[in-house]
Amino acid sequence: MRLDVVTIFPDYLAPLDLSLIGKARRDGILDVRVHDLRDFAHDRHRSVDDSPFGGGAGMVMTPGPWAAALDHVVASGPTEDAVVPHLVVPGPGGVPFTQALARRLAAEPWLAFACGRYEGIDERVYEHAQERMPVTVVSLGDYVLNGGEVAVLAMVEAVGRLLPGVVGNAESLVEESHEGGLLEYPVYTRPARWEDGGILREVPPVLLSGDHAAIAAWRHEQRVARTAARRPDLLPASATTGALEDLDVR
Ligand SMILES: Nc1cc(-c2cccs2)n[nH]1
Repeated sequence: MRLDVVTIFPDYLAPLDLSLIGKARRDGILDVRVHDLRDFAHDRHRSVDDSPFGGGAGMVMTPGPWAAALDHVVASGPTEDAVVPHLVVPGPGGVPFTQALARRLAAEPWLAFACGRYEGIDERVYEHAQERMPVTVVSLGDYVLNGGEVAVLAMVEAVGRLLPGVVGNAESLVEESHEGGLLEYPVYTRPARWEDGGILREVPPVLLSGDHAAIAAWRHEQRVARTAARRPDLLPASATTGALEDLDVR
């Protein structure tokens, strides 16, 4: 997968050189290219923002540098066919970023991310982009960040880890939170009996039983109960009635 990121803070994307994503880049699974928006500014001050028409606080990112940067990204793609990236623009007004959307994005050959700052990007940039490539504004959640870079780091990690060869054990992708619409089950490791300052904390016996069917059933029960307790919005209405009351879920 090819990933392009346009930002005024390229150093913010340095974490993409680390850990699993960094290894995926070195292994050639991910081709990540970060572009400094100011390289596409026309004036000697390399300015990328100006005051908003209509008044209001803050500054708006001007259309010129963005159009030049996005056109450069598109032009830098494979020349043999008219492949264009799917442009993802983080913003609090976007569609929710979910595991399902991460899976859909992971199936695409080329993503580009536009990191807005200030009060946002001039709306005509979206018009310019939409004439050249698919554009999706995506929100990480109902809160406001100062810029899109943090959101891009999160989305690149969520998408990149789904690519074949990035996560060592692909099985670990199956029963994690939000796979199958449920939160993950509780996990335990040694010691089986943990002396916690006078309190003995033990591992649920079923996990020590070796009875794989019973363990799978317990884990599913825990996933449903946790989801009902913490994220009932993820459950179909039918699933939250019945025998969940007697399950101990915090
Ligand atoms: N979910 C979300 C995205 C954002 C921003 C993206 C770019 C500037 S602010 N805030 N909250």
